Amino acid sequence: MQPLFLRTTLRAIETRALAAGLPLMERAGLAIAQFTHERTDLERRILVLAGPGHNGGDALVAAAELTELNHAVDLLCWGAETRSDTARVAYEQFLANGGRLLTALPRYANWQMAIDGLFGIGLNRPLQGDWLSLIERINTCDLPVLAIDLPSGLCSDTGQILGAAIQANWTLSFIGLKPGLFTLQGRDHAGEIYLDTLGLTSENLAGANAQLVNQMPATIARLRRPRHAHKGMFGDVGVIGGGLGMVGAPLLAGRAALLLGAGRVWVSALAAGAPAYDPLMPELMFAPVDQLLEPDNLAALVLGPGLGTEDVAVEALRQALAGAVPLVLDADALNLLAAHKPLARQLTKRRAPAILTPHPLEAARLLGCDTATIQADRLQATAELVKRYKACVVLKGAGSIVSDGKQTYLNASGSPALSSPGQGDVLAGMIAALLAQGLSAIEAAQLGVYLHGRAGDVAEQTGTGPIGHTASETAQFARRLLNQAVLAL
Ligand SMILES: NC(=O)C1=CN([C@@H]2O[C@H](COP(=O)(O)OP(=O)(O)OC[C@H]3O[C@@H](n4cnc5c(N)ncnc54)[C@H](OP(=O)(O)O)[C@@H]3O)[C@@H](O)[C@H]2O)[C@@H](O)CC1
Ligand SMILES: Nc1ncnc2c1ncn2[C@@H]1O[C@H](COP(=O)(O)OP(=O)(O)O)[C@@H](O)[C@H]1O
Ligand SMILES: [K+]
Repeated sequence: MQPLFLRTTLRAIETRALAAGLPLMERAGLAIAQFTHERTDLERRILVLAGPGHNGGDALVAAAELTELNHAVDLLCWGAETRSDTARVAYEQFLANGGRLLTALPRYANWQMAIDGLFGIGLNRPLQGDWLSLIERINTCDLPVLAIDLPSGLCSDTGQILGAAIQANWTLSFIGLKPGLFTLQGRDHAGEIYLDTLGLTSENLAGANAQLVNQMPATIARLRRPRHAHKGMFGDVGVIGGGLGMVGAPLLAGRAALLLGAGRVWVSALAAGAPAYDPLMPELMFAPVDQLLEPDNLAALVLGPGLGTEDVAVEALRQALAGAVPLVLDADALNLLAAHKPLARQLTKRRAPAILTPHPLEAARLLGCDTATIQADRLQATAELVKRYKACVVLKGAGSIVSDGKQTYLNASGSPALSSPGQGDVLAGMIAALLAQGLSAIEAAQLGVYLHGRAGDVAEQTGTGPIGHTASETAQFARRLLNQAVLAL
């Protein structure tokens, strides 16, 4: 895991480091120059774009250093009024070394690489006019681009594109990683991400706002099985859902729960005449909804996949909330919570764990806003959901966020292979299986989301994705990944 920092936290860290006399801009510029030098030759020119703030200052130091290393460099440098001393000195040195100053991008050019130092964490409004055109031009030039700190135009905290954003091949980020690099549009713009802390130690970097989950969580150690194992040790999972026309949804969740190691799994589909047998996974058991809602019968209960919003669904949710079984609430269970205040109140008063797994539209319903507002600040929206519903929350989508208010994780695994129907049902079943095997709500949500995402990554690497990968396959891939990781401990 790696710490993630919001802009305000980074500013505070920077201020302390500068007060202690650390030459941050020099170090950043030299790191950029070194990174570029290792990937270029001296034959062809390099383009450096420097914006009005310190991000531009880093770019100027890099430009000067590249000329020191005998590179031929073109510099486009707009809005230099607010330059620091370090940046001014670098600029003079750049010109003295024979660097070429551009006032606009020439129509034809033959650069081997561009360095994007237009805007970093100081971007504070949507880009317009010449800035917008410049970024759009760069993105159509088919040039390898290195972004300084983050791709210009990307919001550091949220991953939103403010007007337009540089499409980078690499991002060399400084001091700490930013959430915006990993959620929403961040992954599509940042390319390969590198971090240089500029010499700051972990003591200087206290106060992270979230943790990036980019490797298998250590909690898998708790899933190791003793030789004397029997199925009664791994918890019973129930799945309630499957209204008319949606009977497949709880089957997907139930199968995923079995594949992820739940001791036994019962499914209850509400639709009249729903089959009470799964020919593809006969290990699943079926029971009437009342039986699954009896107190203390289960170690975890998934409620929601294909549930519908009929009275019988409302009653099932009411009873589940009244009980003490750890819950995973997905899909229509979330829509019901949004629509029925008494159910939401019941959830906030509940003492046993509950995990809500909304996608952005469900999250919008839960918060009474629109999807764009959720996506505009996914970390903030998750925090609001946790506060309002007093539950552990997984806000799904590229860069899923998992939080219980005390700990907040941003998941780095995942791929467009997962943009296919039923993936949410599978995720809910996986999380329930992990709950049933003894992980806490936040642990089960964090590990389930990571494994689900990794399964999508593997699908992409092995050719069942990104196109046409199915949710059933995701559960199979996740099982393999979990076993490989547990056996390698
Ligand atoms: N502090 C340090 O020593 C270190 C900082 N470091 C580096 O500095 C970066 C942060 O620097 P920064 O704070 O100067 O912000 P930056 O991203 O350059 O942009 C601010 C400028 O952009 C302008 N502006 C904003 N939005 C705009 C828009 N839409 N359209 C047009 N203009 C807009 C804004 O103008 P204003 O809002 O005042 O009008 C201001 O002039 C950081 O990402 C890292 O690379 C590291 O090297 C470590 C050491
Ligand atoms: N592009 C993507 N990158 C990463 N994860 C994704 C992507 N698209 C979908 N997912 C994941 O797939 C799952 C989709 O869930 P959901 O939208 O509830 O699907 P469904 O309603 O079809 O079951 C979520 O866990 C989500 O985070
Ligand atoms: K940048």
